[in-house]
Amino acid sequence: MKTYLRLEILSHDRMGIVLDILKKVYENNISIHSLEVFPNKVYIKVETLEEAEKKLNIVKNLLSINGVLKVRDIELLSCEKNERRLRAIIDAVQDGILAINQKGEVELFNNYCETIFHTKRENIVGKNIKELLGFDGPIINLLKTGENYNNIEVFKRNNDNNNSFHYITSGRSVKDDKGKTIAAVASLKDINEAIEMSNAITSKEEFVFKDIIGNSSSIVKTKNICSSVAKSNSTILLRGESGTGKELFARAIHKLSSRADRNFIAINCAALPDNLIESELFGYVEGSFTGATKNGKDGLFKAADNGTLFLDEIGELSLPLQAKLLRILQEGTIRKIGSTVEEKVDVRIIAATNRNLEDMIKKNTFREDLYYRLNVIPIYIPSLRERIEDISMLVNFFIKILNKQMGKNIKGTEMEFIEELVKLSWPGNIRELKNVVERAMNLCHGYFLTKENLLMDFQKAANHEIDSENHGFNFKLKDVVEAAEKKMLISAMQNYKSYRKAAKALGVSHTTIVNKLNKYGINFH
Ligand SMILES: Nc1ncnc2c1ncn2[C@@H]1O[C@H](COP(=O)(O)OP(=O)(O)OP(=O)(O)O)[C@@H](O)[C@H]1O
Repeated sequence: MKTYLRLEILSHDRMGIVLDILKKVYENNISIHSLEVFPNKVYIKVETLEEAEKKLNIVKNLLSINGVLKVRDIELLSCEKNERRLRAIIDAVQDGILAINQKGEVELFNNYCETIFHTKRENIVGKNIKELLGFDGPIINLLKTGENYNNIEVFKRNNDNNNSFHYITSGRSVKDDKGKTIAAVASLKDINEAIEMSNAITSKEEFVFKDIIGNSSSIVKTKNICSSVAKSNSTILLRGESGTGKELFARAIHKLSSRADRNFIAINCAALPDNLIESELFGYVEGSFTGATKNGKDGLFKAADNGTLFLDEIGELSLPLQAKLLRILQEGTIRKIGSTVEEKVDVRIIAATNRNLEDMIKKNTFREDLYYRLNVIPIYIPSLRERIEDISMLVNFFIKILNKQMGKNIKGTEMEFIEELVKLSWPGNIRELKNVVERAMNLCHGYFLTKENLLMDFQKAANHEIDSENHGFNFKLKDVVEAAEKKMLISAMQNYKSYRKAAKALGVSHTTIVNKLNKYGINFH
């Protein structure tokens, strides 16, 4: 191992003094390893000189330079001290820390990264981050955009567990004097440690439900029911209108169950044709049908073994598939398409529907026996109409998310914006509310969403009112009058496509039409 001599040279701050020092070192036939220059101070690092005499000589020669005051041995150059201090700091952290250059090559990293990447440090240094991760991590985007990020989940699942990867990462850009991103630094926290930390300060329930927004009594009650039934293995049937968050609740139940560290697999029974659902659910053996891949394929039941299978829109399943599903639920075994072998699977089923299954049974489109198998624990997810007090909280939640996605800086809403939303009947529930907020954010040029930014779908808005009548809600007379007024306004504007003509048809002034459209947040463009 090479050893080094390090010298500190104290001097007057004179122009050309560094050049004189370099010349002297050169004349003594010594090659410099590192050089650090400060006002009144120069540090040099050279290979250890074998003969003491040579060392004495160089010191003497350096002292002979005009302006040099003192020369002494030191243990480390100040840049070395800083680097070692930094290493000690990053190695003391129980997260992965790495820095990459503009090409994406790892230049600096701490010991923990060896655990993360399942490899030794010599295989990490200089390696491209994409190669190490096996995918484009957010740090690559940071290099391109220069935008810092916080707490993004990065996930890679591999059959070989040693190559699996599940971390929470935050990234910071390193900029040059002109503000151009020249490098990036990221920290990586193991997901289990992140969960453990979070659990230490919030309860598991709080953590799991943190993205299910709302504290109305109906949603709180639903969350409580979900927590208490999560622990068992019983089949759950989630009922509720479209967009009420059934899938979110299904995921939450899975995360609160003892199966949390196994797969949660979701399939939408309405999205695929019958034959595809069957092969997706049960898998198939080689050559079982035209187009089947070589070696066959495992189905989702198998993938969800020891985990949870979420069967969304169960009401759309055809009768033959209902019969097959029933058999699996009864026997706990699956048979791949084209196979005669029964395989045991341990899967918790959470089904969901917005259909009236009881009606379907009467019409013979849903099997009664399957219904009873699924309806072990029915949970009703309340519609947005039933919890309008959550609207404001949900709107603010979506503003936060969409600000990031749209690069906006909306700070909130004006009171009237929420007041308008509360009046609507929301057949599309939370999904629809999110769209409305997104549209309003597109139209908003200030910091707060105003009712002028509300852009409702005409057809839908008209239908909402009809819907609300059919639902027979307990509207106050004022609400009913407003609903009728709104319906007529929409219909007149659709027919006449001009404020003046609509005003004439309704027997009011042009200004009244404009004011009322504004009042109801109806944009007519
Ligand atoms: N309480 C909530 N807080 C925050 N976001 C929510 C909430 N409920 C639903 N969402 C969001 O609304 C959208 C629809 O939710 P989800 O898909 O879970 O509804 P669903 O009831 O399963 O709908 P469908 O019946 O149409 O499949 C998703 O983007 C979801 O994240």
